[in-house]
Amino acid sequence: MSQAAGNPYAAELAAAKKAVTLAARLCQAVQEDILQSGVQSKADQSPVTVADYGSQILVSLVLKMEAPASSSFSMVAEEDSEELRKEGAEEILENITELVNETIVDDGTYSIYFSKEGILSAIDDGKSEGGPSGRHWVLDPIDGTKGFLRGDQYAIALALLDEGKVVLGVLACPNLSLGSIGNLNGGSSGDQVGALFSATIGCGAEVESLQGSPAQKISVCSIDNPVEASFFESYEGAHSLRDLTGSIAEILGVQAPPVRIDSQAKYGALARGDGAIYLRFPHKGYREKIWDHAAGSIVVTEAGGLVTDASGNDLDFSKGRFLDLDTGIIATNKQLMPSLLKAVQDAIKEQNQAASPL
Ligand SMILES: Nc1ncnc2c1ncn2[C@@H]1O[C@H](COP(=O)(O)OS(=O)(=O)O)[C@@H](OP(=O)(O)O)[C@H]1O
Ligand SMILES: [Mg+2]
Ligand SMILES: [Mg+2]
Ligand SMILES: [Mg+2]
Repeated sequence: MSQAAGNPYAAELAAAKKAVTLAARLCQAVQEDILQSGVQSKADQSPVTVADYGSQILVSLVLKMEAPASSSFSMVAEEDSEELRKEGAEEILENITELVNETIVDDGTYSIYFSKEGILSAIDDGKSEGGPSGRHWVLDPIDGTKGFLRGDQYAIALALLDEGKVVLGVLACPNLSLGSIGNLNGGSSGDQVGALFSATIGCGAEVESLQGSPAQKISVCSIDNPVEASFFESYEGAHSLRDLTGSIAEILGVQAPPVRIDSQAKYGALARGDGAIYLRFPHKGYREKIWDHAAGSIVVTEAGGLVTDASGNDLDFSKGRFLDLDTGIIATNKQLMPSLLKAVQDAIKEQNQAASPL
């Protein structure tokens, strides 16, 4: 069944795809500027800030214009307007306003002009707390900001929560190849970049080009021997415990080196079978946010995979802005999950014993 046929969220899916596609256009324009302006400005966080806010405003605009009217619009998004309302932020607010209005004019769909006040209030559309009842959009306007600044992978990640469950997710990955990036798939349309992943509950997962090609069904790889598996992890060493992921891979007998890329592009790549496993073990005390996993996790589960915490529990997106877990997140296909879970638990036990040998 294609996602369009019999999909109870077809209208929301179409709106979500349009929203992240428009936001991706703004982000790509900013990333090109950053890369052209050279090394000097790479240390400067302001371009990414402009793109973060701009992306969030455009997503909220498109959803409000395109998604079917429901009683109220609710969005849980990463950014808020607090910093922009402070003294000294005038120039950056000016830049965001200009960029957003330019993108809207270039697109041509909407005849809307945002004032500075309109920009600030549109950003604050994302202040919802989410929770177990009603519908809430969940947005990371740029996931993988460090990758964005480096000119590498990043994603615009948007999901819909309905009664506490993720029912739809879209991931725009403007720099991700349409062919395989791992070592499992061989790679076909190798040079073309810009992937749009989407999934709706019960309807499967798909990928299409961000420039608009027909969507193709995707599924996770069917590897059942861990020795043939490869795994994804964060590009940034500070975001994941590499000693632990290394031991898990060793226990499993994984031979291939880790594939390290930024952002939820990892979930997309896993969902189309570029690799077999995704491991994410943040340092102690880090609290995961729902927008960092909502869209990616449904893309993987609808592609036939499993996403759980390190104890094998499903992720619970109904608890507000944070995910209620402190152990880590793992994703793989159904065949490998039992051995992966065991390896994870053995590696954690080993690590704990090493930390307190008595
Ligand atoms: N210390 C620490 N530990 C774990 N995770 C952290 C940490 N700091 C940030 N973040 C979050 O990581 C998001 C970036 O995603 P990834 O970790 O998948 O990509 S990366 O390769 O590490 O860049 C990133 O998302 P964005 O803020 O949207 O870029 C953060 O939510
Ligand atoms: Mg993020
Ligand atoms: Mg972000
Ligand atoms: Mg951030």
